[in-house]
Amino acid sequence: MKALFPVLVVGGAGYIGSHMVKMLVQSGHEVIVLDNLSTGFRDAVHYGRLIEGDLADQALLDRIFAENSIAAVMHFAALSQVGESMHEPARYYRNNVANTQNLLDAMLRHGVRRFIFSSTAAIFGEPEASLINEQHPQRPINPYGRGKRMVEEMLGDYDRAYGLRSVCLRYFNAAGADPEGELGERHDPESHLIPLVLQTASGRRDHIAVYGNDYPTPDGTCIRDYIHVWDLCSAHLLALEHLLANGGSDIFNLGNGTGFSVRQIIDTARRVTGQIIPEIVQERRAGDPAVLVADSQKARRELGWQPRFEDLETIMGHAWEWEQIYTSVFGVR
Ligand SMILES: NC(=O)c1ccc[n+]([C@@H]2O[C@H](COP(=O)([O-])OP(=O)(O)OC[C@H]3O[C@@H](n4cnc5c(N)ncnc54)[C@H](O)[C@@H]3O)[C@@H](O)[C@H]2O)c1
Ligand SMILES: O=c1ccn([C@@H]2O[C@H](COP(=O)(O)OP(=O)(O)O[C@H]3O[C@H](CO)[C@H](O)[C@H](O)[C@H]3O)[C@@H](O)[C@H]2O)c(=O)[nH]1
Repeated sequence: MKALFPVLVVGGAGYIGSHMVKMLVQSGHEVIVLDNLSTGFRDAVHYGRLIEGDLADQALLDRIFAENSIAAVMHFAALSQVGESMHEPARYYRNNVANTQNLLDAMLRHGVRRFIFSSTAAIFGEPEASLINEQHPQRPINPYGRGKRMVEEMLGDYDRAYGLRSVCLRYFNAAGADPEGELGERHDPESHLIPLVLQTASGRRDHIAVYGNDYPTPDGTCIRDYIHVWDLCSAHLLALEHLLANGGSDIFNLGNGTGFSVRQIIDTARRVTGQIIPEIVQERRAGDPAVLVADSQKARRELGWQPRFEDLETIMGHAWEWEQIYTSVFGVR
């Protein structure tokens, strides 16, 4: 089902948002991007119209909603580094919670009542089950996760009181790149494991740090569930269709259901790239749970979500293609 009016993608110049914009446009939707370019890039917005601005700017939000009939809002804008959130919680609560409330309140003022939210596995904290489903207890262990959880609760209240319908998609670790090589992961500074490993393979870094090898896991390093960015986007498209068809508010965990340790990621990168990747074991990073792996059966069952790129070598292969394109096209060293 196609939206009759534009979809507003907040944070559409960022890693996941820029892929989403491409998929929306390819699926026939009109897209407006709002982004303050704090961690995103103007030249990542290949499709749709970019409005440069901040969610803190209520007058700008009013103008955007007044000038455009918006069918739905997809909200990717956030600060998203777990370790940083431990040291700078104020910035995290302001941008991820207060600014999200600004956006929701502007939507209410203009009668826009469909919202798709980028939530996270970080709301769960240390898991009590090997696979984390939607009912798993939520005990976030860092301000980033606590802020995202607050927004989920706010969304429940906004639905009950104001009829604003939302879908919260809790991603595990987004990874990979546009299979066509046009877009990829670009965080500056980069903090995520897979791009850092691949930057080491391409010679941009001299080693990869392993944050802790004394976790209670088989090889002592943290285990995560890496999910292809294009598969995350296809779940958003289904969530949009669900809301356009008058579906009610809902929450889904999105991952592959398979965990890989930091050491397995580095070994896979060595295979995929054929490069020697030096590693140095360092202290644990504050705020990291030992294991996070998703149970995404609900998304498959109820949204009809069918991930296409579940294989880790494919995910890392796409990310490696992007690293090579990026370093040659952008001349990055
Ligand atoms: N990358 C992951 O593995 C992952 C996992 C779980 C959840 N998430 C969530 O997904 C979303 C997108 O993550 P990403 O990796 O693409 O991050 P990103 O930093 O690449 O993208 C975020 C975008 O939002 C913009 N932005 C931030 N604050 C803004 C504001 N106040 N006003 C306007 N624009 C603003 C940034 O400039 C950037 O373009 C985030 O909400 C993140 O918490 C990401
Ligand atoms: O140089 C590095 C970078 C990371 N790691 C380790 O690799 C794993 C993955 O770390 P990332 O930084 O790539 O990802 P996170 O699991 O910390 O966080 C990601 O997933 C979370 C949900 O689980 C949040 O949503 C967050 O936004 C998103 O970036 C962690 O155990 C981390 O300690 C290293 O060993 N060395």
